[in-house]
Formats: sequence, structure tokens, C-alpha cells
Amino acid sequence: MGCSGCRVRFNFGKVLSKVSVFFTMVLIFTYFFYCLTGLCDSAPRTLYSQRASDGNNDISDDGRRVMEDLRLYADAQIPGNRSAPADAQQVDADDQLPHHELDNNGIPVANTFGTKRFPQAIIIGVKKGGTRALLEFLRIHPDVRAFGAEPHFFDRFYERGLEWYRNLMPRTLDGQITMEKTPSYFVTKEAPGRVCTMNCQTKLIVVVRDPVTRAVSDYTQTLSKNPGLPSFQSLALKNSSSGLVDTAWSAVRIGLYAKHLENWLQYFPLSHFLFVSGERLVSDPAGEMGRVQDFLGLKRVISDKHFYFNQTKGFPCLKKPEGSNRPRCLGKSKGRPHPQIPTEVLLRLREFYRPFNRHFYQMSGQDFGWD
Ligand SMILES: Nc1ncnc2c1ncn2[C@@H]1O[C@H](COP(=O)(O)OS(=O)(=O)O)[C@@H](OP(=O)(O)O)[C@H]1O
Repeated sequence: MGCSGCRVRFNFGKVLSKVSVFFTMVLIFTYFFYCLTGLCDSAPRTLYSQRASDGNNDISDDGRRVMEDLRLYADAQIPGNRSAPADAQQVDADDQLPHHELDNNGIPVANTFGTKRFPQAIIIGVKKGGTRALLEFLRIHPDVRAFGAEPHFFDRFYERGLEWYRNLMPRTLDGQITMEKTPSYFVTKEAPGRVCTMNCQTKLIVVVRDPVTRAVSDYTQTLSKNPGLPSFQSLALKNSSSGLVDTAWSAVRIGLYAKHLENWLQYFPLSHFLFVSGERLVSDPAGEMGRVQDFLGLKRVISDKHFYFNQTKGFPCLKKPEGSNRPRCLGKSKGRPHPQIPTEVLLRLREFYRPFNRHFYQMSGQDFGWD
């Protein structure tokens, strides 16, 4: 009797351990199943691990993947399912991929923590100034979250409304800054009034670069997409004998910084602007990032230790960001070789820009040393 009681207890114990092993296995399989279907992505992750998954060695150089990601993204975001292929073709690959919204397999990541806010700071220009480098450097900062592509809200998509714009933004936690960059805002007449309608306290960052080099860089980008483009000199000068500069050509007009700044100053006081030197962003990225962090009221987290000079690229690149074991340089469309332009054309342009540059130095209170 006593022994059969023991057997019953013994069997009961065996059954219990088998049942618990079975349930543990079920739990493990369920977890793996959820992870394989991507549902684990919505679990909380630290900001650094999110950045680690952004971390390509060469940011978004795979054009086809970028275009596909952009198409998926645009289809998901834009009301009426309209995608934005026209815009996608006009900007560099680096400026198209919303890095934050994709994991390292290119799968959209659903982050349900935090709040989508309007940007408190925008990089408004200038085209080819070094805006992508600045944004990518800023994203190392744990208190900065940025929309990866160029939203072009205040110039091209304003009619889609402020809620559409806010929805594009990544979620932020209290104390984090939301940012975006669209370099064409600086030269868009309506942009200052529209940004002010959103928030007149918005901080505005302008990366400026020697307007002559900027014009050549702009031309290089267009040439890369349209190899049949006429020569730089034939576009920059009305005719070679008069040497008159053609200000109707956008590559020239964008470099008239004083003129564009005047338009912005009708809506924002000078104290709302930070002018970043595109040249110093290359020669001393940590120094320039120190100024940017101060302007944004951020703790100085980004420093020398985040950069190294990549000899092959000829530009500063990011050392491994936390959580990633690979360094990061910008893609091939950033820092590419420029075609040879006749010296007399460059000199003529330099002479043309001189009074505008001087005026800009006075307005901004900074001498950028381009003359
Ligand atoms: N770290 C680093 N790596 C690569 N490139 C760098 C970097 N810092 C600044 N730059 C300069 O950025 C120029 C491109 O400027 P933008 O990013 O503003 O271009 S764009 O308007 O968004 O198309 C790009 O212009 P090009 O040299 O003509 O390609 C670079 O000179």
C-alpha cells in the first residue's frame, strides 16, 4: 500500500517535470516563431542598439536597395499611396534612405515608444554644403533623432499638411531633439514663413561652403545623372567673351548666401541660426560638432574620439558607433572627385561672389575665409 503510494507520487513527479519541459519548449518555439516573423522588432531597444542596426560600413551605397526601401517607405507614408520617384531621382542616394526606420536587413522597424514631434531644429541648407555629413554625425548623439531622408515638406509637399510632416518624424522620448535636413529650404522663398507657421522658435542650421566649390560640386552631381550636360563654363557664364556670370543658373544662384539669408531674416532673428563651415566640417569635424551641440543645447557627447580620417575616401568618417564593430563613411555620392574647370572661369566666379560673400560675413558675423 505504502509502496504503491510511493509509485503514484513518483509517477506524478515525472509527469510534472515532463509537462514543465513541454511548456518550456512551447514558450521557446513561440518566441523564435515571433522573432522570425519580425514581431520582436517592436520590443524596446536602446537608442544605441537602434543606431547599431543603422550601421552600414558605407552609408546607403547600394542604390537599388535604397530605391526599393524608399519606394516601400513612400508607399506606406504618403496619403493616397503616392510615391515620390521624381524627388528620389533628383537627390543623392545618401539622402533618400530613412535609415532610422529600417533595420540592417532593410525591414521597416516599428518603434512604438515615444512621441512623433515636429522638428525643433532643421538643417535648412545649403545644397552640397556638407548637410548629410552633419546629420549623420549628429545622429551619434543619444539625444538626437532624425528623419533619414529629405522630406522636402516646406518646399515641395507643403499642401500635404503639417500632420503628414509630423508623421514622418521618428518618435522621441522627453529630452530628445527631433531633426530633419532639406538643403533646398534655404533657397525657397516660401520656406521661412512656412517654418515659422509651424514654430517660430525652430532652430535653423545652415552648412555653408565656398560658393565656387559648391557650384562645381552641384554641377558634378547633375553631370553624374546626365553625362551629356554642357560644360560648367558654358552654364556659369552668359558668354565666354563678356565673362558675365549667369545668375539664372541654380548652381550659381544658390551661392548668393546673403540674398537667401535676407529672406529668412524677415521671419527669424539671427540668434535662431547657426552657420556651420562646410570646410571645417571636413578639416575639424569634432570642433564644428562642438559648436553644433552647444547651439542645440546638447551635452557635448560627439568629440574627436568619434572620427578618423579615411585616407582612401579623403574625408573624415565615423569610427565604430556603439553597438557596431564597423566604421562608417558617407556613400560614394559624397566626397566625389570634381571635373577640371578652367582656372580663369573659377577666378571669374570668385570675383563675382566676393561682394556677396563679404555681405554674408557681415550679416552672419562670421568670416568664412573664402576670398
Ligand atoms: N565626412 C564627409 N564625407 C563625405 N563628404 C563630406 C564629408 N564632410 C563634408 N562632405 C562634403 O559634403 C558634400 C555633399 O554635401 P551635402 O551632403 O550637403 O549634399 S546634398 O545637398 O545633400 O546633395 C560633398 O561634396 P562633394 O565633395 O562635391 O561630393 C563633400 O565635400
